[in-house]
Parts: sequence; C-alpha cells; structure tokens
Amino acid sequence: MMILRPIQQCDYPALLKIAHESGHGFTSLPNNEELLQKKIDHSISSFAKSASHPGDEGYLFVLEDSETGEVVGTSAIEAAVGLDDAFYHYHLSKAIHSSRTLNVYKAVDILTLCNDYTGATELCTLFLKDGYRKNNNGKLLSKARFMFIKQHQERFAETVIAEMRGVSNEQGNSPFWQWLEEHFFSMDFPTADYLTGIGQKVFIAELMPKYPIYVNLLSKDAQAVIGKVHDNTRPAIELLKSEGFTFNGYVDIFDAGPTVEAKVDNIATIRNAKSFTVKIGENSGDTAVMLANEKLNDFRATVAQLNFDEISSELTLPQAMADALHLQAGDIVTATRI
Ligand SMILES: CC(C)(COP(=O)(O)OP(=O)(O)OC[C@H]1O[C@@H](n2cnc3c(N)ncnc32)[C@H](O)[C@@H]1OP(=O)(O)O)[C@@H](O)C(=O)NCCC(=O)NCCSC(=O)CCC(=O)O
Ligand SMILES: NC(=[NH2+])NCCC[C@H](N)C(=O)O
Repeated sequence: MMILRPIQQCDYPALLKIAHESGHGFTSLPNNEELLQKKIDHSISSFAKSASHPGDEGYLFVLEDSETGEVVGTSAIEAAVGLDDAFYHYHLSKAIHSSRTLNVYKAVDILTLCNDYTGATELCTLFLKDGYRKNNNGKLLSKARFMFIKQHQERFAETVIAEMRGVSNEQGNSPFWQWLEEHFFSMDFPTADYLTGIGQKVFIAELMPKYPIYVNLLSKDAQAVIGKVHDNTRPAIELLKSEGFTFNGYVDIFDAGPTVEAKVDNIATIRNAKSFTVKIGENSGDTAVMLANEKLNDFRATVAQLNFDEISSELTLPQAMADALHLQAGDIVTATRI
C-alpha cells in the first residue's frame, strides 16, 4: 500500500536523496543538508502547532511504500507565502500602442514585477521517484493535500497557488534567465535558484529589473518560454488543472514558469470529498478512491480500488487498510473518487 503521511526525523536520508534527484529549478529542495534538516523540523512543529489562521507553517508530506518502508516521493503546502520576506512574480499584461493618424496598432506584452500573491497558500515540492510514476501515486501525492486543506481550512488562505518549474535544460540553463543574466546579473540559473531555495530571494530580487519589461525586447528564446513548464512538470500541472487551477499571467521571475491559482472552495477534491463512518470488512470493488483519516499530525492518506457508494454515510475498509490509515471502526474517513 502507498501511504502519504507527514515527514518525520527518520526520513532525512530519503529527503536528501530526493533533493539530489529532483534537479535544477526544483527550488524548494536545494542540496543543502542544514536547510533540509530545518525543513523537517519546521514541518514537524507546524503539524504540532495549533493555528487559527495561515501563518509561516510549512507542511511536508512523504509517500511511503508500506511493504518496503521506502520513501518514494514528497509534496508540501506552505500555509501563507511572503509574510516575512517578499514573494515576487512577473505579471504579464498588455499595452496598446496605437496611432490613428499613422494607422498603426500594436498590442505589446509587458512583464511587471509584483508581490500580488502575498498571503496565498502555496503547493510545492511535488516529486515522485521515477519507478513509482504509475498506479495513481502521483495523483495521491498531489491531491491528498486538498483533503488535508479541506479538513483544516482555518490553517490555509482563500487563494491557493503553485509555482510550476519553468523551462531549463539538464545543465541548468534557462533561456529566460540567460537574458536576465546577460543584462542584470553575473550569476548562473542554478546559483540563483539555489539562493532562492535557501531563502536569499530578496537579495536576488533587489537586482531584478524594476521597471516593466517589454516582452518583444527580450531574446526570442526567452520570449518562447514565458509561461511554459519544464517537460518533467507537465504531469504536475495537468493534475492541478484537473482540480480547476488556472494560469492568470503570473510567471516566475527567474525561469518564467507559470504560477497557477484556484480559490480554495472551487478546488475539485475540496468540493467533492465527503466524510464517511468507517466499517471494517471485505471490500473489493473497481472504483479508484482516495481516502484520508481526519487527524492532524497523524494524517494518513492512500488510494485503493473499492466498492464506493457516495450516497451512503458509511464506507467499508479491509482491516489492513484501516490499520495503515490509523483508523478504527466508527472513525471518520474523508473519501472521493480519484
Ligand atoms: C509530478 C509527478 C509527481 C506526477 O506523477 P506522475 O508522473 O506519476 O503523474 P501521472 O499520474 O502519470 O500524470 C498526471 C496527469 O498528467 C497527464 N500527463 C502526463 N504526462 C503528460 C504530458 N507530457 N503532457 C500532458 N499531460 C500529461 C497524465 O495523463 C495524467 O492525467 P490523467 O490522469 O488525466 O491521465 C511526477 O511526474 C514528478 O515527480 N515529476 C518531476 C518533478 C516535478 O517536476 N515536479 C513538479 C514541480 S512544480 C511543484 O512542485 C509545484 C506543484 C505542486 O506542488 O503541485
Ligand atoms: N519556476 C520555478 N522554478 N519555480 C519553482 C518550481 C518548483 C516547485 N514549485 C518547488 O516546490 O520547488
């Protein structure tokens, strides 16, 4: 069984390995042992804390193969971004340059530096090991976060965003960054991304062009990747689109990857998931169902093929599955088709 749960101290070696495997542009998992250890500590204290509104909490989940005990993936939620450091985006908008007299009409795209998503909840750190990219594992990692948000809405903001990894190659060259580097910085993309990941984002943003940039003045290669995702990130953005997330013109200031957004009440899993009372017994069906207990620091979620009656107020779970989800007969489980 694949079980999603909050990260624990003993997961440190697995997290270090994932930080290595996730590669360039995966900002939230830099190869920095001290920072990764801090992330674990911060997550454990966030799950343990009582919170009545979104603050600086960060919730880091891991996916464990219960048969082998191996940790094969991560996903995370930042309760509110930009509350103690500035959180930047470029916003893509249009300006019309027209002259009736000369019969000229031109619509030009403009990138403007902004902090519009300050206070939003951010989904991040979605990564699944190669051999495990099958059997709904990616869906579980991405979507179980919405069950957690549904159960603890007071801990999260009304707007939920995700910054998707933008285009860069294996060596870590990003066409958008290339242009910035040439004109404003003397630092490569992996270094800028690394500094952001370890929290030195403000220092970099100070060097960014402050005034709006006309997109048609950028190199053709830079223009071509604005709002485009890294090939490996296509499944991640598809998963969010299936939940109702949309692109509203906000892009990353370094690689121009798109940020997608949804209002919490419009997220499909949050709308569709329901609470059921657990019954213990045999259940062999063919509906793929995502299930989660309703605990905080003992949160557990999985996906299983079940006989699933959405109208009923009860859901029958085999003993082994109930055990893996830390549930007993009579407990409440959140469930939805996946
Ligand atoms: C993102 C995951 C975890 C997703 O796992 P899987 O690859 O197993 O997912 P999947 O179930 O196969 O695919 C999910 C959906 O995307 C569709 N899909 C897959 N590949 C596609 C492609 N090339 N183009 C269009 N759609 C595609 C599938 O058909 C499926 O939709 P249907 O079910 O409809 O068929 C993994 O790919 C991964 O670890 N990627 C590398 C790391 C990465 O770039 N992570 C995102 C960073 S950005 C981030 O972390 C913020 C975002 C966030 O936190 O959510
Ligand atoms: N445009 C970017 N590179 N943004 C960061 C993308 C990666 C992802 N949001 C993370 O958690 O690290």
